[in-house]
Amino acid sequence: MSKILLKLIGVNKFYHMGEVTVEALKDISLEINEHEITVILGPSGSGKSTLLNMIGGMDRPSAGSIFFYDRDLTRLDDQELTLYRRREIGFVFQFYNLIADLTALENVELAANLVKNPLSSRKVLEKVGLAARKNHFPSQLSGGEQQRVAIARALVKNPRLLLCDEPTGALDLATGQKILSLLKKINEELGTTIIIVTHNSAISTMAHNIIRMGSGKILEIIANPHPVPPERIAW
Ligand SMILES: Nc1ncnc2c1ncn2[C@@H]1O[C@H](COP(=O)(O)OP(=O)(O)OP(=O)(O)O)[C@@H](O)[C@H]1O
Repeated sequence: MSKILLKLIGVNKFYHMGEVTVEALKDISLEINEHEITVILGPSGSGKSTLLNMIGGMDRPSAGSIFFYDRDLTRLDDQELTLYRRREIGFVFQFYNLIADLTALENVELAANLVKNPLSSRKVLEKVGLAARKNHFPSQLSGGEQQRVAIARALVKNPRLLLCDEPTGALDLATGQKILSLLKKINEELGTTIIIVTHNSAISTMAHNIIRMGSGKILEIIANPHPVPPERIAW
């Protein structure tokens, strides 16, 4: 039996915008096991990124609990939450968010410096297939290569949880497939638990678990006993 890495109980998130209150998350309860890939699937505005931000400790819920193993994130103070985010979580975003005047290697080393026992930046760049490009600046790399650097930057901290928000959203099909294959390889070889947020239902077929969201609620949680290899997914 796998251990539960993440457990959300009755999570709500409200945003107050003047007179208007937006209910971005409504009574979200879910569990995610170690070493699995989970896809959170839903249309624009369904609350996917808000949920990812709560899980990643970038924001706090209005109500409910989020357990990372036995630690309730909602009970951590700001400093403890920063350390949680720094040590346990790797983030990958749609638009890479690399620092333009640092090389690929320097971007990865910057993240490595945030933790006590990072992996080797060079080895991680090798793992994502970019050893030969380590001295290039982001502007000298393709979108897919930049996303590889972003993945290396997230991985170098050796996080227990990798959070990916629309990681293929800015890429063409072939490049997107390669990025998903890389995520799958990371899951298999390093055992990293991965959550991918997307509006693209084809991508969900690679996951062990699919959480379908709509209007801030979970509509369905589906276990997928036969994940499809990413190179066979098309959209
Ligand atoms: N910081 C914020 N302040 C106010 N409202 C917000 C904030 N962040 C999100 N929302 C609102 O919460 C709802 C859910 O947004 P969220 O970005 O989580 O959806 P999403 O499913 O990730 O959408 P997309 O796929 O377009 O990124 C939306 O109605 C959005 O406008």
